[in-house]
Amino acid sequence: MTAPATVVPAVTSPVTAGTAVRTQGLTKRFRSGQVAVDGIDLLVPRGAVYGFLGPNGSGKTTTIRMILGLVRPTSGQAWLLDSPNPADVLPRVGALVEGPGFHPYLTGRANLARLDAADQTSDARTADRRASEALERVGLLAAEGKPYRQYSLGMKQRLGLAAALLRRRDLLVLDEPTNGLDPQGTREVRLLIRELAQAGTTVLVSSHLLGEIEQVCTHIGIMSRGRLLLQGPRDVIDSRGVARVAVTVAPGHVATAAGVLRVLGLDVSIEELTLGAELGTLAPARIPEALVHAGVDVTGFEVRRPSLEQVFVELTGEGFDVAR
Ligand SMILES: Nc1ncnc2c1ncn2[C@@H]1O[C@H](COP(=O)(O)OP(=O)(O)OP(=O)(O)O)[C@@H](O)[C@H]1O
Repeated sequence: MTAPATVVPAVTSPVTAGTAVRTQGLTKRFRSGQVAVDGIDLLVPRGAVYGFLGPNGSGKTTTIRMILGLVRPTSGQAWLLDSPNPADVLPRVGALVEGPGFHPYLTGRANLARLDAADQTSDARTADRRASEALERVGLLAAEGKPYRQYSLGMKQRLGLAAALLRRRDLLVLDEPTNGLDPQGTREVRLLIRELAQAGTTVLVSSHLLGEIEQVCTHIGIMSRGRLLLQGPRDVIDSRGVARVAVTVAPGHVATAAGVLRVLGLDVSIEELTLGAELGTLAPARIPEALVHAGVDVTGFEVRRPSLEQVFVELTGEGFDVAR
């Protein structure tokens, strides 16, 4: 197993302006003795779409609850919009967390109206319009009149999103927003996240399904067993795994090509007309250059970067499934 690593160095300085979420040594040990979150240093820059990824049970929800001030950390500290006290900035933060307080017998719209009225900073005169806009954005207008208890899981999830969207926020924290949604609903959530980010809202979104969210993220943090294994801008994470090169050559050119690749220091495997190797630190462009120079007829050339899931497996030696 490879040792856990962090792309962005551990936070050592105190609060820096311009971060949406920042934690230092954030830890939660439950009464059962389980350490659900183990000293994590999260860094969500303003303007980012931060994908907080990890298998079920890896500690994402507990982290989010601590950040929002819903659960007290055992140790460590969290800053939300640069404030050490979440309550001070919560009106600027929209959150979709497990089990939002919806009333089962009220309709979707009435639930939103109730939440909106409880927000002391909202203007009662425009409440109806706000609710309509939020319901429309999450595609729930058609079901707005149904009581909450008759909602499907996907509808409940959409209503939770609508509640987070009732007003413009500086930060949206979405815990597993695609839970219970069908592929179309999942696509809509991705689109919504993209739109919100373009409008200047920072988004922290958690998911145990790597592929669902990773496409819209500018930054990624990967949790495993309560630890933040990897964190950083998307391109840095993407370039982390071991890249492989695959070269296909014309019949009769395999032996020469293999010789060229070995001279370049690559450990070559051959399958019919295709030669494969781990790229290491070699610049990919050197390969076709050297092959052509040696008179090899190259018919295909491809550099394959591992998926985020493969990076996770390489780091942990485990699959991306339930942690414990
Ligand atoms: N109140 C609690 N008391 C004891 N253990 C808890 C409590 N809440 C969570 N845990 C445990 O802490 C660990 C982390 O749980 P958490 O819900 O934070 O993970 P997660 O990454 O959000 O998972 P999921 O994707 O399933 O929501 C799990 O092993 C869970 O069983």
